[in-house]
Amino acid sequence: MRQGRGSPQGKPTGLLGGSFNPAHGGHRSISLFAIDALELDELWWLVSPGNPLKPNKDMAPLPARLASARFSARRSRIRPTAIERELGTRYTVDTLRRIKMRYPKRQFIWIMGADNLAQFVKWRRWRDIAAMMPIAVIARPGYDADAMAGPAMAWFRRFVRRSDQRKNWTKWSTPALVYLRFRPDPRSATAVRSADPHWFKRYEGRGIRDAVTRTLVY
Ligand SMILES: Nc1ncnc2c1ncn2[C@@H]1O[C@H](COP(=O)(O)OP(=O)(O)OP(=O)(O)O)[C@@H](O)[C@H]1O
Ligand SMILES: O=C(O)c1ccc[n+]([C@@H]2O[C@H](COP(=O)([O-])O)[C@@H](O)[C@H]2O)c1
Repeated sequence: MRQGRGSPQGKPTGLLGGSFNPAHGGHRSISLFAIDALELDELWWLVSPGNPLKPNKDMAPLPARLASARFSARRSRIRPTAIERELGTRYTVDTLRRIKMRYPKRQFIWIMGADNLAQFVKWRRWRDIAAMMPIAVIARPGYDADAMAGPAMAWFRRFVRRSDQRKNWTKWSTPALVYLRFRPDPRSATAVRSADPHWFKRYEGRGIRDAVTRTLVY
């Protein structure tokens, strides 16, 4: 049965963290698929002030990245946020702990592409992240073999759930990981930047405003 709005377990909510430098059609399409596949009430995009593992070089200002996210998320259940800026967090483990405390009426699942699973053991306290909420990994062309053979997956293997059970994720104990294979989407922000290095100029003059509180406080 659909864990709909106002269910006793809390509104099922996806969290997709990213640089969104810029947001692109791949983000939108995997998010729409995930909303459907996991029966999410909403999927929040956490536009990062700065991925701790990525150089700041070539990183557009947060307001421009957030504005690109708002454009890509239009007319959907995707909610772009700059919540890490508001919370003052940079590491995902800290962000997720704060979000869970702040939104007790929601139930969360962390969503990331296969490229991030391949690197997950480099993240700060990654096992604590896995203990905090289920994780859905979205297959991504060019990254799945490394992700499946990598050290994170070696640890997660005993916690892997079958994808045909995905709609039950709100009942899973953690750690739990489900690998979702949607239509493979080769789009990337790297490709957008190389085709249009000045993409952020379209969004110049945008502020962060109250992006988080306006969209996320219910
Ligand atoms: N085409 C895609 N298929 C699957 N996952 C994706 C895709 N594009 C982005 N993601 C996932 O979305 C999240 C945010 O991605 P991010 O903002 O880094 O975009 P990106 O295209 O990976 O950027 P870059 O090319 O600069 O590394 C990450 O978890 C990433 O794995
Ligand atoms: O917490 C960490 O150590 C950590 C290390 C690398 C990446 N992350 C998060 O992973 C998400 C995806 O980042 P990116 O740049 O690949 O889009 C984003 O929310 C980052 O803050 C988090």
